Amino acid sequence: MTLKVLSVASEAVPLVKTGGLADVAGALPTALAEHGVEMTTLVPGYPSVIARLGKAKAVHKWASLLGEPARLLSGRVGGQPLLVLDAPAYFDRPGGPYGDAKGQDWDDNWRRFGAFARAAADIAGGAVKGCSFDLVHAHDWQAAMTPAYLHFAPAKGGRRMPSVITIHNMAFQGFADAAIFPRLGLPQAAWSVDGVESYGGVGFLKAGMHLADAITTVSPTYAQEIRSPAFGMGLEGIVLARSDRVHGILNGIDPAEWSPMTDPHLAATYGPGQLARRKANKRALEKEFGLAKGEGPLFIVVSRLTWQKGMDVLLDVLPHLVGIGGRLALLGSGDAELERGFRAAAALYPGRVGVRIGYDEALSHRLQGGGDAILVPSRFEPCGLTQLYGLAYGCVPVVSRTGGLADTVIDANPAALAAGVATGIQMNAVDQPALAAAVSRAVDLYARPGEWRRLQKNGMKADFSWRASGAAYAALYRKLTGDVR
Ligand SMILES: Nc1ncnc2c1ncn2[C@@H]1O[C@H](COP(=O)(O)OP(=O)(O)O[C@H]2O[C@H](CO)[C@@H](O)[C@H](O)[C@H]2O)[C@@H](O)[C@H]1O
Repeated sequence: MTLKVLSVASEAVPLVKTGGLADVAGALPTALAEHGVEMTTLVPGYPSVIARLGKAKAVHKWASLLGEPARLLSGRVGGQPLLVLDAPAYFDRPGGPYGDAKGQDWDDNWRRFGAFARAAADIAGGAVKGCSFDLVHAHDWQAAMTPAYLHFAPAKGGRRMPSVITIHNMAFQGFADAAIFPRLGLPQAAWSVDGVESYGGVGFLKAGMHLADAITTVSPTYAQEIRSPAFGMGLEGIVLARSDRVHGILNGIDPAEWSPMTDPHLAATYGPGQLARRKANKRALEKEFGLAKGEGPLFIVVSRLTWQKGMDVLLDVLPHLVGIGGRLALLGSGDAELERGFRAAAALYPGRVGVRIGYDEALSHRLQGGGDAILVPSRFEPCGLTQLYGLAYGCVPVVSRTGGLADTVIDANPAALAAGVATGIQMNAVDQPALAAAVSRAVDLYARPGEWRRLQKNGMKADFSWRASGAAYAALYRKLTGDVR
């Protein structure tokens, strides 16, 4: 029997993307189709989404969704069913999905995403004619109130809709002041540790984790790490208390978007047996970033510039990286101080360090297709996608041993090199000595072309498709709906 799942996400490729959540929410419907799951995605009606949808049918109207009118539009994206919450008071704004053009979060995000979750629960509960679902899958704090609304305002007919919450990043918990509670439209009973209350305020992610039938996160190692305070960030107690319901399911990558054999953004496409063709991409990158040619490897970064991603440590290591013959091409945006730091580094090391501050999807592909090694020195990383893209593109990942980075990269230690299975370089700590040592190891390995090519080929041949993870999500859905095949 086909299972009908409503996936609730605040961003999804190709409609709107600020980070990895969009890649995953965008890829899941296709990944799950072959496992007998029909997934409909619900996203907020940001201007870019409404524009992309074109003329769409309104299938439902709310006179008041937490105080504002809203409509539900129905369409398709990439052949998969799509629902868009058109609520101009909440989503028709300039800037990004969560804040203004300067990156300042909007004060009413609790209300915007409270309304989004309320709508999701209504849809799942059967409020929309012709729409019925077997399960709801909510992503991150922006959708995390959905299980709470389902729990405290159950569907008509008494059937309780099973729900799954996926944590893509525990650092973003959607915490709001207690004063907003009465405005969420939940019964008073929800104001409790067994409801939405969290450390004296309202915890969106906490509520979802407490009330969903299953909690998933995006790698097995991160699923273990969030049991400790350092990674659980205050919510480790719930992870421990509900540990029998916590699952680590690794993200895959979407081959339609990320394959070096077909990537339209690359000057030259290539497969594992055609690594020489990467040279044209590298030359194009050097030109684009104003880098001098060099013997050493061209390191790349595609990242949010934040503490999570260890970008402050990378800044400290740049003199060493340049000193031993490396070069860096960086694409990213984020913390103002880090943006300034990287701009200053580009000025200090002309021809050796090239920096592009901003968000540029096409350039992120060109970097993977032309760089020699991608640096991902994250302090924590639930899964990480850029190292997976690096592996697929023969851009060798240099990563910290945490979360999904630990689960996807095989360190080039002597045993792995001898066995011919290494795919990258891992470091145990995220500090200056550890990253400097990792960069040195990359430079040394790069100087041994046979070994380097082996790393590249191993990575390119590794399977990071959605096959296994799609099956794991489908099995979880079936277990929760009682439809065990
Ligand atoms: N300046 C820029 N220009 C263009 N593209 C850029 C860019 N900066 C980043 N990107 C792209 O955004 C995505 C980032 O995904 P990641 O998984 O690396 O991290 P993120 O922290 O956003 O995701 C969170 O959710 C994902 C999904 O579950 C987890 O893998 C991850 O660990 C978790 O922190 C990649 O597709 C990357 O190429």
